[in-house]
Amino acid sequence: MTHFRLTLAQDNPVLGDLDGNAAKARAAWEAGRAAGAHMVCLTEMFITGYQTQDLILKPAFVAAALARIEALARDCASGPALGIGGPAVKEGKLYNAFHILQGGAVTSVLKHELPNTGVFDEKRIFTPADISGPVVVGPVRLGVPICEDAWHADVAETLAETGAEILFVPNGSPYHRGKIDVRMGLMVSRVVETGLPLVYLNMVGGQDDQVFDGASFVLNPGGELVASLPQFQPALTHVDFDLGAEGWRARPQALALWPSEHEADYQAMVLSLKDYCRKTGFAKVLLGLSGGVDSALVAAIAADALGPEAVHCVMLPSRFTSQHSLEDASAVARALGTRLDTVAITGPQEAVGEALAPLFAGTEPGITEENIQSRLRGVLLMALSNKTGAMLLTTGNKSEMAVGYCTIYGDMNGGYNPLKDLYKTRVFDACRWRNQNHRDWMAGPAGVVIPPRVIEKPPSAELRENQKDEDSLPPYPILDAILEGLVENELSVAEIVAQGHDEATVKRIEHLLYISEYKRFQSAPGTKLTKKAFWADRRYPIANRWRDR
Ligand SMILES: Nc1ncnc2c1ncn2[C@@H]1O[C@H](COP(=O)(O)OP(=O)(O)OC[C@H]2O[C@@H]([n+]3cccc(C(=O)O)c3)[C@H](O)[C@@H]2O)[C@@H](O)[C@H]1O
Ligand SMILES: Nc1ncnc2c1ncn2[C@@H]1O[C@H](COP(=O)(O)OP(=O)(O)OP(=O)(O)O)[C@@H](O)[C@H]1O
Ligand SMILES: NC(=O)CC[C@H](N)C(=O)O
Repeated sequence: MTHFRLTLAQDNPVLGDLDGNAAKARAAWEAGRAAGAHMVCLTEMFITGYQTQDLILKPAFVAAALARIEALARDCASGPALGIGGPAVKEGKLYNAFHILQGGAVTSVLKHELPNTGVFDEKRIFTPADISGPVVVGPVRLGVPICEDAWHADVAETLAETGAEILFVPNGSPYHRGKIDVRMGLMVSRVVETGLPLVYLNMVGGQDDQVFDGASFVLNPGGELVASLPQFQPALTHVDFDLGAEGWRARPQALALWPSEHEADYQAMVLSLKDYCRKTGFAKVLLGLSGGVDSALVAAIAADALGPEAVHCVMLPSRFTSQHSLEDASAVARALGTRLDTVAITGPQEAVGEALAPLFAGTEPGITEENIQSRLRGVLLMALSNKTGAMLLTTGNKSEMAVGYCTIYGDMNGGYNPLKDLYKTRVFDACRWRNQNHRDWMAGPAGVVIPPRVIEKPPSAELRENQKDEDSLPPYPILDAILEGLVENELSVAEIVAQGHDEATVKRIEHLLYISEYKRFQSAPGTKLTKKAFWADRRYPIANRWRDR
């Protein structure tokens, strides 16, 4: 029986590291050659890393990437074909391409449907190409829709009509909650429409705010799932196809299990932080550990990403810091095995008060004095970052980031924020999930790493006597439901009120959301977990008088 062996490399490129990415491609090709493969495939724009954004508009970068493709074609001339994503330039126009290297020659398939929603802006940087025809590789005519190409019916249909026998889809598809189901639904449609087997190969790894989650798979005609690769981890597998009377069919193999929603979110936060640090050159991080739930969760994520020895926690008490906060911060650091230091801010706070006393004479203490505490913590933590080379993590969850319940140049200081797209109600869920579960990809210890009291006590910023978040904000389940309406679903105030919410509260939250755009504009990047993460998915004006009346 005629047979075709395809090696799939679900790997983690580093953006801009052309030599490193070429070496990864070469290693995958060698693994495929050793296994007797006809072809070895990597993902969309693998040679450059993804997404390149405007870096790809620099001709020297494109030329350097193309030189690596040509070198790979020469080096891999005898043995399996190598399929690798990268840029292409034709008649002065720039394309998103998938290069097929065989016998020293390069055949380039060009992307037709350029994604331009959510985090994507490809129409800005690439030219949309006419649909490329199938490419002959060994015994197979391979059709290659590139990522977004497979989200629409036209490319796969044309490929089937022009003789493609197997569809291979190289992807750079970033994670959001529930995305696997979206991809699976679309790819099943392509398989049903064309009657062809389909291979979906996605990249893995963190790139700034986005996490590419792998979870590659293979479908046979009819939509049967015959192979799947793990989510969030690099993997390499060989898929065997046999040619029968009805065409090519992939041989079923053991399926990787994909994690539940809570696990996937947690793993996305861990991987994005780990790759952000690795790819920007940080081996260590530090954070202010308050005894509250947000910084406890960030400490756990950091310990799982980098190992507890690479995480430095600092408690910075003021006169409003409670005994239970001191105890809880210390319990979290002990359970995680991280270093904890204590640096009191009472002295610096008095010094700032004295310095400003002549100018503040006759005014009442208020938000200004509260924010000074947060800013002093920011100053001290950044001093530790400068001195030790550890990057500061900031801890504001999506609920706080949405309404501006955070101090700019204070607790917003920091280089990365794993919680940026996680609503507060989900922060509690994530802590409970981590306490109950341990996986081999976690570098932190197993067991209860966030003591129940940290999760159960009422959230407080402790910037004044007996302060509680609920003095300023609605209870988090209500706040988050209103925010989901405003942010995720772009609902009107009336529609949210019709869901049973108080009108004055919805209007207040809408106002807070709009007036804190400037804070988010100046905020650290953080892990994208939803379809509407603040930054690239949701781009709102800062100066904005619109209110939904
Ligand atoms: N559109 C705009 N463009 C540029 N700047 C703008 C601006 N609007 C205000 N500003 C400036 O921003 C300043 C106000 O912002 P900011 O200084 O941050 O202060 P603000 O937002 O007034 O207060 C911070 C709030 O966050 C709470 N907080 C702080 C720390 C931690 C937590 C927590 O639990 O996580 C909560 C705190 O209790 C307080 O309610 C103003 O002084 C103004 O100059
Ligand atoms: N006493 C403190 N010691 C160290 N860091 C602190 C302290 N208070 C606040 N921070 C830092 O500032 C961030 C914002 O904290 P704050 O306690 O004001 O609100 P929060 O959003 O409830 O966070 P958390 O749940 O971590 O307390 C904290 O996550 C922490 O990183
Ligand atoms: N790189 C792409 O073309 C990605 C497009 C597609 N919408 C996705 O998110 O998977």
